[in-house]
Amino acid sequence: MKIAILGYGRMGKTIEQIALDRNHEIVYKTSEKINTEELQKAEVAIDFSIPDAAFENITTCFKNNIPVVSGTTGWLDRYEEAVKICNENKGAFIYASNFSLGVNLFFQLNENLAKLMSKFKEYTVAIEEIHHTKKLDKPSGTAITLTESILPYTQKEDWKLVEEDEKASANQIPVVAKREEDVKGTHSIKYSSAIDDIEIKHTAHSREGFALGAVIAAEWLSDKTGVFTMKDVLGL
Ligand SMILES: NC(=O)C1=CN([C@@H]2O[C@H](COP(=O)(O)OP(=O)(O)OC[C@H]3O[C@@H](n4cnc5c(N)ncnc54)[C@H](O)[C@@H]3O)[C@@H](O)[C@H]2O)C=CC1
Ligand SMILES: O=C(O)C1=N[C@H](C(=O)O)C[C@H](O)C1
Repeated sequence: MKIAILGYGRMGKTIEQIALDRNHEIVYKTSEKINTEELQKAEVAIDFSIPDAAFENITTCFKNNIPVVSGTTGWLDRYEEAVKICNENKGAFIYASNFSLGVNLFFQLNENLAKLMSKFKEYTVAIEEIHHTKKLDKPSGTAITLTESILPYTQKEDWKLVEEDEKASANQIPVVAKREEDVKGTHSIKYSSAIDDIEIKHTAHSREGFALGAVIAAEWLSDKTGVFTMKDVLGL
């Protein structure tokens, strides 16, 4: 498959490696505004750029008839707008806050646990994520996805980014975001009562899981039209 990499940073470089290992060809890579002539050489594009560039990158792909996989976080206030433009152009699109198989299984576990815990009001829920210090957005896209799956099973209306030991208001789920040198991505969900705690946690050891998931998603998407998620790709 001929691949364009939009955003040649930590993830872009890992994706290049995994794509080459899977016998794909990188026909275009950029860390700047897209050159549409270069983009046209690709059969599929993979965007891991920055929050301010993702929407323009993704919609440029739709307008140039290039299926696009995006893992960029921090731009999701424009997701519905992107979906509309995708549909108008009969494009193909997959966004995921996290492409790793492990986190997608963890998403399912999180939802099942939230459903179970909804019957036990003595427990309160809190989310924590830890990432490297170069990360631009806070909280992580993965933490937002986890929180949004829990919300329907609680009496809470929303989530709130808080400092460690700070409390959210009664109708918000607290989300703590820590930044530590070289952490690839750790997410935990903790249900606490006066008697005990129940906690689930996912720890990424490298960026390879995210990159492999994104390349698998690109392979899956390349002959499709429409808007999909990793659940479609993984058959979950
Ligand atoms: N969904 C997932 O599985 C994962 C998502 N991410 C997300 O992917 C994004 C990238 O992460 P990293 O590679 O660690 O960041 P990075 O900062 O290493 O790379 C981003 C690159 O995008 C470039 N860039 C700036 N403007 C651009 C533009 N207009 N078009 C294309 N590229 C542009 C930057 O120069 C930089 O090279 C972040 O939003 C991060 O949260 C990261 C890991 C996994
Ligand atoms: O920026 C990162 O590094 C990561 N970002 C994603 C997110 O915001 O959830 C996924 C992963 O945790 C790594």
